[in-house]
Amino acid sequence: KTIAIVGCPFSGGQPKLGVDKGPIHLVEAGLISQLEELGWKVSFDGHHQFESIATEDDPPIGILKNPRLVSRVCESVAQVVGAHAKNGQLPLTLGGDHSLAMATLSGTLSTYPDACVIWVDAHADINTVESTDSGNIHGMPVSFMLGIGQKVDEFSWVKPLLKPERLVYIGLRDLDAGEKRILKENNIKAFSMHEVDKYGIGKVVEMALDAVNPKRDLPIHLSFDVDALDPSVAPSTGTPVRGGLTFREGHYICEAIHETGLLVALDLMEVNPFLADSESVRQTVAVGCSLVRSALGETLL
Ligand SMILES: N[C@@H](CC/C=C/[B-](O)(O)O)C(=O)O
Ligand SMILES: [Mn+2]
Ligand SMILES: [Mn+2]
Ligand SMILES: [Mn+2]
Repeated sequence: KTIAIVGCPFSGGQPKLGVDKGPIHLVEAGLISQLEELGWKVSFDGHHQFESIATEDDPPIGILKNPRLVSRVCESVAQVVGAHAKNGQLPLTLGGDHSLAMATLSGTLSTYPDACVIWVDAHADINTVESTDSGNIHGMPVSFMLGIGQKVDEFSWVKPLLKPERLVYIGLRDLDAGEKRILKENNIKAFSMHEVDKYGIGKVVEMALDAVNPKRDLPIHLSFDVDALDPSVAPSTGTPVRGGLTFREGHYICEAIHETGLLVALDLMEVNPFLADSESVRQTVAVGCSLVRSALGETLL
């Protein structure tokens, strides 16, 4: 099978400069040859250029920031991811901020309507137009994909392709009040850091899969926000939250998902190489590459 790398230098879903450089650093760290060494064919036709997406006038809609930019970029990336998936390739989307998940999930779910989504993150990214406090759209992609909350014309292209029973979270520890309510109201399965502590990561991954993929017969889309990891492990990211996953816990999730043989799409999001000293940036990029390798078949033995 071929991996199609979708490099998305995009930062419009959040305010910090630098996350658009994440994909460049991940590729420059040698990710492509690392994947080829694992036996994959890798197709990469250069990072996407979003400058052409004119947004001369993009005032907030309500408090949503850069709404037209985020919408247009995600709509174009959704086509790309969808095309790769339809071609039988495995789209590997390198972010870029997590608003891009509107694109990746749209692309995957349009090809694999029964796919389940494993969302590894400190945050739920499920704020609606009504519940967001920041207006940063990287905190909202899941609500758009579920089709919940007040509709925004600009995002009318986003189809509610994700069903709550096909979504599960691992690593949550920083939710807004509105998000806690939304998770409960929609009966969405979530394994926070409390459950990771209580049961251990092995049991948590098993329970997460049991929740959304009980017969292990559904395709899996893994959306991994590096801020799920403890900041000591992945420091160079825009919204770090202490008390996160260890290096091994993060890798175990990826290894276990690879073992299912069901992975059809992978996102590695929120690496921001501008936010730390060069050693911390190098460390964060290296962890990103390592997680991707683990999700795509690298084993310890
Ligand atoms: N919940 C906060 C934080 C959002 C974090 C997004 B991230 O998971 O993509 O880092 C917000 O809505 O602004
Ligand atoms: Mn973020
Ligand atoms: Mn996220
Ligand atoms: Mn996050």
